[in-house]
Amino acid sequence: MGATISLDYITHRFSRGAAPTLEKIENRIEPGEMVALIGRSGCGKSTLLHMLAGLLIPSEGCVRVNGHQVSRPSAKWNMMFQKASLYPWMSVRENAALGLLFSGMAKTEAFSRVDELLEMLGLHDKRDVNVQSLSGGQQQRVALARSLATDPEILLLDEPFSALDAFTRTALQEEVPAICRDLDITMVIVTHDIDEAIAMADRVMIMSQNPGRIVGELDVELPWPRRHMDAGFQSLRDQLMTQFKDTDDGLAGRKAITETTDDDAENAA
Ligand SMILES: Nc1ncnc2c1ncn2[C@@H]1O[C@H](COP(=O)(O)OP(=O)(O)OP(=O)(O)O)[C@@H](O)[C@H]1O
Repeated sequence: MGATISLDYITHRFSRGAAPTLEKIENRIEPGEMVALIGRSGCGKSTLLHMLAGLLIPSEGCVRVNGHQVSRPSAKWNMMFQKASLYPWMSVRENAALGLLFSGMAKTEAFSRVDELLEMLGLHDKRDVNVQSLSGGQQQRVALARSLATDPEILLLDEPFSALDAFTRTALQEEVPAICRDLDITMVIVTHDIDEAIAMADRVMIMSQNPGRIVGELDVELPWPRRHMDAGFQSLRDQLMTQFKDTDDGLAGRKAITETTDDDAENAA
């Protein structure tokens, strides 16, 4: 069952007295919802995702999962990164089963559970090979199998496909939301890529920079699987681009006003 995530008025400074990296972020993600977080490089997307994963605690406010404050990582929410962090001396099956083995599950039971996932992800015939012999896309599928094996309520993805070739990326952009829908997992993906956000999410959140805030949202009400060439897809892409540009224009406008005000103050002095 997917979990509810609440972002309760989150502000974060990396050091005392520094300008906030994130400011007053409030939102609610419903069980089984799939959300994409987009924004310019350095706006704080990964910082926010790390907070959802319990890897970083906000200076103010908190993240709640099903009403409980997140204070540490948990097997109930798994994170996937751009590069699959696999143990190169282990087989596909051993890597995929790691989370289950760490939780104390017997090897035969763990292997039987991951075999189902490897089948689903098209890796069944590779289960005994060393992960080093796999392509980047196949390795990312092993990491996905490992993330799913512990039956998570939440899947957090930090630009997981950006290092992959276009064909593999497109396939995974279709497969991962399908799996999340099947298994009723709440998903949050951080991406730079507007098309990826539309291809994978029910809702796209736009973040501003300095400080990072959620300044826009767009519901993606397109049928699955999403086709990039469809008129509805292209129209949403245009809407997101416009919102993005408005955000930048808004920031540029605010900056100009601040600079003018500062100059006026200096002149007046
Ligand atoms: N541990 C840290 N200590 C100090 N500053 C940090 C730390 N981690 C991140 N930052 C700063 O916080 C800001 C947001 O970083 P973050 O990685 O969250 O951005 P992002 O939107 O994910 O960027 P990208 O899209 O390039 O990955 C950046 O200015 C970054 O330099």
